[in-house]
Amino acid sequence: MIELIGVTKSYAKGSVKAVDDVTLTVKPGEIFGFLGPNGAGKTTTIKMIVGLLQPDSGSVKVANIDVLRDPLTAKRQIGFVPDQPQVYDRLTGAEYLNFLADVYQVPERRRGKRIEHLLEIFGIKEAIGDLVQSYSHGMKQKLVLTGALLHNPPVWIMDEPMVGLDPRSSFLLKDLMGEHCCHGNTVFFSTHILEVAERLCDRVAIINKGRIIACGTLDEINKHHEKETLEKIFLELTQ
Ligand SMILES: Nc1ncnc2c1ncn2[C@@H]1O[C@H](COP(=O)(O)OP(=O)(O)OP(=O)(O)O)[C@@H](O)[C@H]1O
Repeated sequence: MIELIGVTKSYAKGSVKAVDDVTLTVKPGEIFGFLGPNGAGKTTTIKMIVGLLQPDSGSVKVANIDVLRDPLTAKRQIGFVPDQPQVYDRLTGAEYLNFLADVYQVPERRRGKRIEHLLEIFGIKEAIGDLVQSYSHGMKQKLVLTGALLHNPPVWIMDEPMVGLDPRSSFLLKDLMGEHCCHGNTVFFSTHILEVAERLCDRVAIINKGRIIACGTLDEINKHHEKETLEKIFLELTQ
């Protein structure tokens, strides 16, 4: 469902190599955790998957669609949650969600039910008529999550989605992720919370200095490194 082949990206006229020859495949039905220390290249990789940044070389496919050649069709398959919830402050929550539903061409008769369902899950239904500028960080994150998922995309790509969520919302999101993948869809998310990755993910990749240094199921990674927790493996590999 997600395929990266030899993807490379540099910043500052080539002086900072953020992502270096990354090849990854994420299969249908998988929850895939993308791990790495600060500055490892996670956000840059994610931005290339969702078509916000162009790789210097390599190819990116989502649901078999080339993100560079056919970005609009590829983006329809994706629900993207960035690391910072950026919402138009002077819209109400409802206006923001309707705007996104228009962008994703969700028919009016279908959007109401879907939006209501997600708002109920995240517990922000009462605030939906208020201006976004009055929302807390967590409420903005929940609104962004609702906006990213309202067109029911098969591929969820999330950059640190649990940041700012209270334990209950975080639990509900993890539940939603599991349910989504049970139906043959895909979730790809970055996190610094290794316990979450350990419990939730079918497979993980660890990126360090732009390069993938481990990838597989936790059992596969454990076999190579013979440590009892992902945290210990992570610390050993990225020190
Ligand atoms: N616009 C930019 N210009 C120059 N360098 C950049 C730019 N954006 C990112 N970088 C550099 O690219 C590298 C990878 O950054 P990236 O944001 O992808 O890492 P990350 O793994 O998401 O980090 P974090 O966990 O801190 O969010 C870092 O060295 C970062 O400083």
